[in-house]
Amino acid sequence: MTAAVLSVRMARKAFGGLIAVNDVSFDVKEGELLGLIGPNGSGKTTLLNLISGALKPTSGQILLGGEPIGGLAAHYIARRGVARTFQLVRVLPSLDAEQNVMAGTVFGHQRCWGEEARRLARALLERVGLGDREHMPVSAMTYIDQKRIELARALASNPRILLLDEWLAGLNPTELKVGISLIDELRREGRTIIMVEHVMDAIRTLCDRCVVMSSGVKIAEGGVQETLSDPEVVRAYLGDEDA
Ligand SMILES: Nc1ncnc2c1ncn2[C@@H]1O[C@H](COP(=O)(O)OP(=O)(O)OP(=O)(O)O)[C@@H](O)[C@H]1O
Repeated sequence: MTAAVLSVRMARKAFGGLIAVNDVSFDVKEGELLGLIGPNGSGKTTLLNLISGALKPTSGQILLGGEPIGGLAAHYIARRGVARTFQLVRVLPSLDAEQNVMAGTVFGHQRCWGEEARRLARALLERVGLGDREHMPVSAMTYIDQKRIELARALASNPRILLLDEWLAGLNPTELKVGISLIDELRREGRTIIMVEHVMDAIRTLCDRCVVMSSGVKIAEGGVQETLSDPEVVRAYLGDEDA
């Protein structure tokens, strides 16, 4: 782990009078898996939206490999190497599994077409456990399998940074184990990842560091164990069963 792949500098997002992200700064280093945690409504998804370009920051800057990307259109940011999954999955329902993943090869960072894209899509479907369903319409898939499709599509562009927005939410205990080991594999192969997650076991098992938000503000950052036992973090979570 060396250079910062992503730097968030005093990022702010206001929705009218509500400051959803309040002057937040942190870095994500090459090969790091950073957990972004905090109680409901603390601004985590809004922050991911600022990084991926779904929303423009009200102020502050976001740098990818030292280049400013804050406020650029989402498709430019995707080409520069930011890929994501969504809290509520967004797939192309009229297309099959393979075509959905191939879409990631066409619009993302490292692009390829035709047979090469197909081969890559099949390898990624295999990797996320859908190797036997490449021609299944995505609309006929379970929610969990659609999440796998989204992950494969995000990986198809070989992104410089991968943003996972509650990718493990809604999985049953067996699926959760599989999901955690899949993310662990991505970490081991050196991918740079920001993971928004409420599943604390996953944060403890997977993350190198975490950033904790509460009411739009970054309240803690550091190694997972020490951060989770920080009294301010415990207070922010008080009443939450994960605390
Ligand atoms: N488009 C929007 N317009 C107005 N307010 C918004 C918008 N998006 C988010 N908010 C508000 O911003 C705050 C932060 O929301 P956000 O979804 O980022 O939180 P979160 O930490 O991701 O929550 P959760 O863990 O429940 O997903 C909330 O008060 C939310 O209602």
